[in-house]
Amino acid sequence: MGRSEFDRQLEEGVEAFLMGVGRLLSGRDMDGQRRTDATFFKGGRRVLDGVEGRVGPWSYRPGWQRAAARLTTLGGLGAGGWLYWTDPEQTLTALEYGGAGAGGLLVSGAAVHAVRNRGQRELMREWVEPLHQALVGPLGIPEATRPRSYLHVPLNFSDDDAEIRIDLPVALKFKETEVAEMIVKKLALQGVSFSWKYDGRNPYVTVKKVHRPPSKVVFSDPKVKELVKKVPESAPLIGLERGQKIVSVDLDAESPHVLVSAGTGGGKSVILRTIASQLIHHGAHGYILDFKRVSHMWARGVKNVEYCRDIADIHDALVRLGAEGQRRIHVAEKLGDDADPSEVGPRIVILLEEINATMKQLTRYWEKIKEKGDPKISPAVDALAEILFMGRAVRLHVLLVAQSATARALGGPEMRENFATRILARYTQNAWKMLVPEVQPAPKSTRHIGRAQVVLGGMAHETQVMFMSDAEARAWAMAGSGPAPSVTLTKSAPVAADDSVTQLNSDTDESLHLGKQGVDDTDQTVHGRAVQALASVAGDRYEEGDADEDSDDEAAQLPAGDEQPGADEDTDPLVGLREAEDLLSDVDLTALRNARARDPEFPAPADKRGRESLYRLSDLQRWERNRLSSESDEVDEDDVSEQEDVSVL
Ligand SMILES: Nc1ncnc2c1ncn2[C@@H]1O[C@H](COP(=O)(O)OP(=O)(O)OP(=O)(O)O)[C@@H](O)[C@H]1O
Repeated sequence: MGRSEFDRQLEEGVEAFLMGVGRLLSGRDMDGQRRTDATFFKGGRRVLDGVEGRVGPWSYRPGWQRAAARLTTLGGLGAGGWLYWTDPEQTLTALEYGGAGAGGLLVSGAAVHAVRNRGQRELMREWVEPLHQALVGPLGIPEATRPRSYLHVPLNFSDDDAEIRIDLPVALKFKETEVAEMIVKKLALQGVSFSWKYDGRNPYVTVKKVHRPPSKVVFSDPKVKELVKKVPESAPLIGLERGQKIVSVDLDAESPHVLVSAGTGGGKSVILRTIASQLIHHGAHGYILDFKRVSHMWARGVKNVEYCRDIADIHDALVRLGAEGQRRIHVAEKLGDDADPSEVGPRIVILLEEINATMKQLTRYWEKIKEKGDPKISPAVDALAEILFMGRAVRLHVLLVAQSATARALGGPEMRENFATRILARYTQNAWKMLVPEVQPAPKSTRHIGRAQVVLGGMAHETQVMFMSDAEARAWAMAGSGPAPSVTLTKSAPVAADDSVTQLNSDTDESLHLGKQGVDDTDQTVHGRAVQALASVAGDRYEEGDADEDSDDEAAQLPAGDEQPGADEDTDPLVGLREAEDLLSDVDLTALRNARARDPEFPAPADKRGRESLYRLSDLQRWERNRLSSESDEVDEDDVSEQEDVSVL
């Protein structure tokens, strides 16, 4: 009895051993279960019916690959064992050093792999796996199917020439429309076509973009130039979407301000240049607040453009613009609803580059110059928040650039609503969720140069942004349709006549009741939150009540970056270049003469003494603060405007 039991166990053992060897060599799963349709020579494409639980990637490999991997591992272990058997000490030493080296290599290799595959991991997490979850039902496939085995979605699947392929079950028991709808929805595709291939053992569907924006839209193209001429003055052309349809933003009807958010090299400066050049062409005044100093070289010396590079001047310009907004609110109130909107003054476009860096600098600058009793928040930051809330009637338009990282601060509902038009390029999924929560799922960002999503009225339009070179933008801005009325900005808002305050009618135009005078509690709170958002961009902490109620008046009394026309002749005298050399800190007479001849931003003379031109000292000081170094190398001779006779001095 005992002997026959032993025989049976031996037989079973031998049988199990042989079966294990068989599975090992044939590359099948060691538990004997077939999970995928993989064979010895061919990789698997789908999980077999009835299989439950997670199916690992190895189950999809061809049998020979799995067998080879197993034999290599066993061989390595065997060789190690044999070495230890023959010379244990040396084997242990080799393991000690070799192990540490191999460990180090493994860790650094893993780190490189992790960095290089970040995009792939994001693709799987954000797109492929959700698509798989959505397709399990319509395709009737087991949930355990590995998404990668049948969803061939390239990393840049939103690019114009990308092709997506999805393997289909052989039985074809699905509805095309249901599957197609899921693919479009889950991958947030626009303008794609499907080609279904049903014959043979491996049916599949391919998805390609067919309706796409033009790959390039350039101003130098006569057809594009014609479109630019045709669009209304208030609605500059941004670019073209699929079907060659115009994408533009109507600053009067839709959205007075535009937010541009893009990663590095995403085309932010090009977008601003394209919009601003068209507005200036039609008589708008431009304020370029460019802490980076060289973002908009096209605008140097363009008539009606004030280029502020120095933080003191950016501060000053914002305070003055805030006051101008206040003035316009009162004028608009007086004029009433039926008046021509242009009666409040010419359109003003404010280009604000790199909001986060600028806000930080403004805050730091204010910390430096503020005196006891001054409000905590910079009046320039406050003025910007106010301008953003003023609405379209005052014809002040902010084109604001934010790197993706700033999206959180600007993504709050109060700030977002000020930017009915948002342009995003090379964005992250997170930036999109914060800035455009109303459009979901977020279309995947493409790296196509000049391609952006223009979000207008809750719809995202994939747009090829019109490209204007520096020279083209400059020429177009200068070739304006006529002289714009002049506008003089002062630092204080004019005191409203009593009647205009009492006439304030909040029902007729919601944009009119957002000035400090006459605002209700809700507006104050909303304004406070806007200031808070901007202050947080600057890395500052805003506390309710910090902003002084009288901050407007305080702002009006700020130490000036430059004085206003009509300022006291003693404090702002008229000087010739020779005198100016002694009064300016960093330029000599030669540099001044050179700049007068070549720098388009050099101030115009304010008067004459005999044949000598006289300049307002504050104009020269402002020019000195904002001038670019190595001027003479950078300025094109063709761009130099006619100057007075240099030989006079
Ligand atoms: N619409 C477009 N058509 C053709 N080329 C474009 C377009 N937009 C941008 N480019 C090109 O892409 C490059 C980067 O553009 P741009 O300088 O505007 O990016 P940016 O986001 O301002 O860059 P940075 O992050 O460095 O400030 C430029 O060389 C420009 O020529």
